[in-house]
Amino acid sequence: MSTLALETQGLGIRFGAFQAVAEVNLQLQVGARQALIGPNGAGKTTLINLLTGVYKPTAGSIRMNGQDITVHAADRRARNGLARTFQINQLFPSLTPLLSVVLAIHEREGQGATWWRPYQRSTACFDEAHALLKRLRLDALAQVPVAELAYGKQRLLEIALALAARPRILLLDEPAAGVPEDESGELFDVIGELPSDISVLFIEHDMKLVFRFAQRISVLVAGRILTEGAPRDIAHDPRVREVYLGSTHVGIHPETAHG
Ligand SMILES: Nc1ncnc2c1ncn2[C@@H]1O[C@H](COP(=O)(O)OP(=O)(O)OP(=O)(O)O)[C@@H](O)[C@H]1O
Repeated sequence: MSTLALETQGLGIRFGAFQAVAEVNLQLQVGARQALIGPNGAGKTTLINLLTGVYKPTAGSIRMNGQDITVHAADRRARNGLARTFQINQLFPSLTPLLSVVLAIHEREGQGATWWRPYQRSTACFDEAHALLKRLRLDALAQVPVAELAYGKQRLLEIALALAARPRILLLDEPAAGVPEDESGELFDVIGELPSDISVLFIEHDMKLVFRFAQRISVLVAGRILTEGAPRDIAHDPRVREVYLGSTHVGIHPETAHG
């Protein structure tokens, strides 16, 4: 039996009387490209916050690579290979992509507090930063201040920063949010090209992107998993169509869905 990258059992959280997430049994296979979809307010970001340790669950458990991490703090989960990006840009606008990634690598290496010291012993770090930027198709922009980058490139840089931690699991909270349509395809192309041993769970509202890139889809509605499966099954599920009925920005496209 293969170990799952992430697995939750009966996971839930209430904020006062409000049950934001309830009885979630989520499984992320090693190497997965899995989408978490659901209407606004369904609890998707809250679920990511539970997985990363930002929130403590009020019910259930979380396992990462077979180990129970339910009570582990966020930084411990990060050190053990869990990385995330946020819906909102977290970048320093005046830094270059190269320096941003170098700082993230130093952070991983535990040198975050002394990043300003001379870099003469950091050739490997710069080499790694360049390689990472190349993988994210940002190498030509390595020295351009972040503020001058197109928004899609900024979102790619955020993924680069998450990857600098060398995660085994990557959680992407709406990586294409705010990105013009002509750039979001490339962004997901790059996500699709990430090494196959990195397990990816992504939240995405654009169904065209979801059905193009997800191998598996979990549908969250009112804090609960409504259904989960291969894109083709999700696309034809009348309950999913019903959830999205009347929503103008969402279109289910079975013809583009993975089998
Ligand atoms: N810290 C909190 N305290 C109280 N309520 C919260 C808190 N965090 C989230 N919620 C509530 O939980 C519900 C789910 O929110 P969440 O942001 O997880 O939804 P979502 O599916 O990510 O939505 P969207 O697609 O719009 O980003 C919302 O009703 C939200 O107001």
